[in-house]
Amino acid sequence: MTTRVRPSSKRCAVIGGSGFLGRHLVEKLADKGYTVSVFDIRQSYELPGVTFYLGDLCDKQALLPALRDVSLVFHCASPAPGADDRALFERVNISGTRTVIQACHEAGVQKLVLTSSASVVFEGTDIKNGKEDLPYAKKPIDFYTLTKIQQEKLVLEACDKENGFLTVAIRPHGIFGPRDPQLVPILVDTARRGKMKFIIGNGSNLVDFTYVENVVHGHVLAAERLRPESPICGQAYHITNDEPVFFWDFMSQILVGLGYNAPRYHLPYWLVYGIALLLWVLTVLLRPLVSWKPTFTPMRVALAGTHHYYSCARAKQDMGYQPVVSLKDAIMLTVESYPHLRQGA
Ligand SMILES: NC(=O)C1=CN([C@@H]2O[C@H](COP(=O)(O)OP(=O)(O)OC[C@H]3O[C@@H](n4cnc5c(N)ncnc54)[C@H](O)[C@@H]3O)[C@@H](O)[C@H]2O)C=CC1
Ligand SMILES: CC(C)=CCC[C@@H](C)[C@H]1CC[C@H]2C3=C(CC[C@]12C)[C@@]1(C)CCC(=O)C[C@@H]1CC3
Repeated sequence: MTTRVRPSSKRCAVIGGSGFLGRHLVEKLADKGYTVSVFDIRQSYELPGVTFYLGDLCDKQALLPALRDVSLVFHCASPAPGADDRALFERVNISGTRTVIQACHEAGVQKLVLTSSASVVFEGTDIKNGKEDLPYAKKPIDFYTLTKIQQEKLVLEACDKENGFLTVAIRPHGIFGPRDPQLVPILVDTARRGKMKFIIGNGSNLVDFTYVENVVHGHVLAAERLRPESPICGQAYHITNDEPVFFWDFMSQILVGLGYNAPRYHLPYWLVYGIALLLWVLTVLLRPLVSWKPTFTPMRVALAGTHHYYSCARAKQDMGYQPVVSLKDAIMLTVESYPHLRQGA
């Protein structure tokens, strides 16, 4: 007779735990007394009580040892949004997520928390205080978003109370904070190359930027509230700072905090978008000959020039979510964490 060990509720796995959000999540879970297994294609740090398993999440046999005796899995792995590689996004975000779900079933995992994205409803046009019932984007702005939509659907459809497998999706937007490899580094690089002088549009577009600790808090609450009787089973939740901010004010505060000039001159949105689109088409057509990546991609221009902020009322109501760090403190903590990116450093 084989006896199956009941997984401990304080044992969890974080797929993508070496990444920016993943590592902050792992640190919080370890702090809260969880034993954590990290599964990732790379190991970027060490932490007591955390075991690393290296492998590709598309490989079920590699994944299974990381899920052994684990009751709760966080899936926050994805190729970087700027990758522009449809096959990679489809392999990792769609078939890889199917593999994650199968591996969870085989390992007896009871709860799966997915890091989705608020962008699953964004088509490049204004969203003001968007709720979770907005339809998925019919024309997603890039392959990243296209595959995040499929990924979220797979995870939510896998929720099966009768068989004891509960799922939930967290949709953050514009995550920032210490060690983020994207937002601040790209911004500073653009400023250092003298390209951060212009405001796209009139500068009055409101956007959500969400401090990483608030995103982590949303994930932990979702995991702890995920029970068969809970309304959160099989649902998606926006997690934001609940303080939409003018996109260009936010960028200016980070830039000025690090000693760079804030952008000052306005350019019409449609002009910049048109140029970005033209450059993108040219880079695609000339790809075999030229390997040049434009800074202002159509996706970035759309994100920089439209309103896109989301309501987190549902997360407040169903899981008692409240941001734990204000935007003002978050910007200060973030600026302080990048001394090496200061002007003149
Ligand atoms: N950064 C942001 O503003 C936002 C991020 N998200 C989502 O949050 C999650 C985490 O994002 P970040 O921490 O910013 O990204 P990140 O790039 O820092 O972390 C992703 C991690 O996934 C790992 N990974 C990628 N492919 C893998 C594979 N095939 N097998 C195993 N591991 C793999 C990477 O090595 C990396 O450590 C992603 O799902 C992303 O879609 C959602 C909304 C906004
Ligand atoms: C105009 C310019 C050069 C801005 C620099 C900052 C950008 C790199 C960020 C501004 C909004 C960010 C954002 C994302 C990535 C980084 C930005 C484009 C995401 C696409 C990351 C993944 C998601 O799921 C959605 C994010 C929306 C906001």
